[in-house]
Amino acid sequence: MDLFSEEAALTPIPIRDGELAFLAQLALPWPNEAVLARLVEETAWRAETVVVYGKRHLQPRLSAWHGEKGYRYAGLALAPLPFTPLLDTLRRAAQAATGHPYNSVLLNYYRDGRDSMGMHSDNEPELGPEPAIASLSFGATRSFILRHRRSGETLKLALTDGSLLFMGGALQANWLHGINKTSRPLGARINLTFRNIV
Ligand SMILES: O=C(O)CCC(=O)C(=O)O
Ligand SMILES: [Fe+2]
Repeated sequence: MDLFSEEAALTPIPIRDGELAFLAQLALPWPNEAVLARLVEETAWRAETVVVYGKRHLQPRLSAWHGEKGYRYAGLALAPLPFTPLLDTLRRAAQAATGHPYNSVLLNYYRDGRDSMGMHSDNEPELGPEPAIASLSFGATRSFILRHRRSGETLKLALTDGSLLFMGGALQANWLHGINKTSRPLGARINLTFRNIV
């Protein structure tokens, strides 16, 4: 039996200059809270240091990189860890839902509302000209902000527990995205962005 054959369809989100689609609940063999707990436990979380204007800072979140190839992200050279059975199951679910292959995943752990990710694009050359990225979220709902590079137009999406957001086409070329800090008391959230390094 194919675990993922009954996959609900992704719903396109209308956006210019790129592709976005959303699935409120990705079909998985375990409840979302069990996936979140296992990801917290089983991941070799790292607090990465970044250098901004010559000053060293700890990133306001924890992260981990798993995949077949290394990857440079925000100036960091991340040594990849192998896919675990859990990550491989999540990868296969993301591939079934989006129809794209992924050989790498960046995990980000937002411990509470103070953790965040600055506005950026995932447009590194090794992702190819039109990167396909499947973003899975577990735990607390956070607002995902998109900002058009030229017009400044913004779009805000609530990334809920168990959801999948697909980013494709020219989205990375034309839009920035990020996760703002919030003063609301929030629990933990883990986001996984599955990517294909060519
Ligand atoms: O946490 C999120 O939803 C965004 C993650 C992200 O943009 C990234 O890992 O590049
Ligand atoms: Fe990103």
